[in-house]
Amino acid sequence: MADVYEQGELTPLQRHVAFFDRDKDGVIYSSETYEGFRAIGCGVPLSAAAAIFINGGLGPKTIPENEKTPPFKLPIYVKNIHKGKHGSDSDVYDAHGRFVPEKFEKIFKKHAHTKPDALTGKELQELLEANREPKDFKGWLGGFTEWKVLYYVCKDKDGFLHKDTARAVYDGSLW
Ligand code: HEM
Repeated sequence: MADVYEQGELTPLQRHVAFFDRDKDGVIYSSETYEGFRAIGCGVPLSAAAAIFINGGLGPKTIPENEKTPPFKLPIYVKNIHKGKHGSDSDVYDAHGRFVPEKFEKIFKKHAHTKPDALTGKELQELLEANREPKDFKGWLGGFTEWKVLYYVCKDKDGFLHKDTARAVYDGSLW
């Protein structure tokens, strides 16, 4: 068991990713991201793409100084996951990976037009567009992927993404 799990409470963002640290050694290798996506029911192509893009994109930002790691395994360090934050997000996680309730409520106040506690696919698109910072193409892609995958995996049969589900993603209890 890695230090990060033994040194007090995890931040909500650390809890968000801990499920994917399959062996709880504090490092999420691309093979573990792949396994985690498969475990929540995603198919082979999406799981493989997630493993390459999430670990390839996020991993380098999280590697501690002087740490020697096999780069081809694309490690993500759970203790530094807050460094993986990108622009054009909802700011529900702050710079330390803590949960900011007001920002979370704002998502639904501003964009949940059809039902107060859920988002349709169109409303989700509106959220993504509202979050976009100019020319932040990496951030756009990050936000797009996170929210679209969530919608794809968790929407109900009528196409609604429920507030409780989104809340559970942020606190890491959904999986
Ligand atoms: C099916 C799997 C996953 C889904 C559906 C998902 C979804 C989300 C959502 C909706 C957000 C909030 C974005 C915002 O506030 O605008 C988020 C944030 C984040 N996720 Fe995930 N995520 C998944 C897996 C992962 C994995 C495997 C990692 C890395 C190991 C990861 C790292 C992050 C990070 C670093 C953030 C913070 C981004 C920011 O606030 O700028 N996620 N994710």
